[in-house]
Amino acid sequence: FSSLQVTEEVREHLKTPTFDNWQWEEAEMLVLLQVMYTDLDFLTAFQIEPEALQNFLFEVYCHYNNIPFHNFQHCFCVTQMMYGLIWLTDLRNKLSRVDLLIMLTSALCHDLDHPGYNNVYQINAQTDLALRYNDISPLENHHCAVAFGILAKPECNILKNLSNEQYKLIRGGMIKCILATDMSRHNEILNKFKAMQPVFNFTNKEHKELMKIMVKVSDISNEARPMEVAEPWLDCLLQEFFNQSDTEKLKGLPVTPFMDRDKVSKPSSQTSFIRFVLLPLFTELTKLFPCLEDSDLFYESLPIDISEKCRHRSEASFVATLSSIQGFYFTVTETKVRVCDFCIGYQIKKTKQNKQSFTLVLFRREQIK
Ligand SMILES: Nc1nc2c(ncn2[C@@H]2O[C@H](COP(=O)(O)O)[C@@H](O)[C@H]2O)c(=O)[nH]1
Ligand SMILES: [Zn+2]
Repeated sequence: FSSLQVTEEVREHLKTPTFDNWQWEEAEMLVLLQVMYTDLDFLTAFQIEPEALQNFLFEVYCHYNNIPFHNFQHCFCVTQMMYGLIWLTDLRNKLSRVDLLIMLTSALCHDLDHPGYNNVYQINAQTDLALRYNDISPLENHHCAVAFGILAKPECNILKNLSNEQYKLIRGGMIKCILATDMSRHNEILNKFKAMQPVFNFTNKEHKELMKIMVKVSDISNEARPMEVAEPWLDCLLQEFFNQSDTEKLKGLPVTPFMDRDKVSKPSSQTSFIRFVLLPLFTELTKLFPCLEDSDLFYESLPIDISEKCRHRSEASFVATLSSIQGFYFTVTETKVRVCDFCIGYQIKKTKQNKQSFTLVLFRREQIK
């Protein structure tokens, strides 16, 4: 299976946020990654030899660990979302090829050699990584160092035909983008981006902040994917979370609350994450790229609490909730967007009034067989 054998239909589907990673073997994903580099013209623009690209991608694959969430499939999904966003937002005509290469390669490398335990654990357990990086984003520093270790191998060096200046730009950009995936810096990075929104200019250095935001959005975008893609990812994430909290309990370390199997459920975990982390990021990006509103990517949760309460919401309150939001027209579609153990979510299609536009997700109680 080579990149030449990938059909036009798959190539097009690969550009969309609805791409389903679960349908593909890892060997096939390696080929699809080659397609992304090829179809963004990186091979010609940077004189990347196909063999060097294959070696590089294979080494990247080998440096992801066999763990529930932060594995090669996560690497593929994040890179594919980045690729999809580049096409959706027409970034090929807004940013330079160097910037696009930085973003795609950062996405690819952003979790290299992730051990399955987060920074808080690294620091509390005083692991080698925490010691090496003085408790400062130990994981992200490590992912980045591993990436440049791979690129330092001559047979994997996809940057070898670039000028020193270009190499420096790419190295600097990748370091910034990968370090930006440390979620403890989420608000800092989002607020900086928000502050430059009203006068955002693609041609000055502000666009560097956008590059970080694009990598961050891609990194945490599982919930923006179709339900059948997102749901297994949540199981993987919780498996890794619970594994960490079990180890913390065993070693007498502080237990990370959002990873504690005794405290966390699927709805409780996702409600706050979607509401307070994912949506604010998507909302800012949509301001810059209004076209994203019409994509399958973005949806807005109701301005009510959809957390554990959704268990008790009945058909009647479903209707009541709808009519209680003044000033908007709703069309309930049959698009199921989310399932917890008790409820099915239906997408409420976008409605325009007073030039405002929303897409909502409403949860309705429905027994799942
Ligand atoms: N509760 C949820 N947390 C999520 C989800 N997707 C991502 N995350 C968190 O963000 C970081 C992302 O950074 P990474 O570079 O480590 O991948 C991840 O570790 C989770 O903590 C989600 O859907 N729900
Ligand atoms: Zn990640």
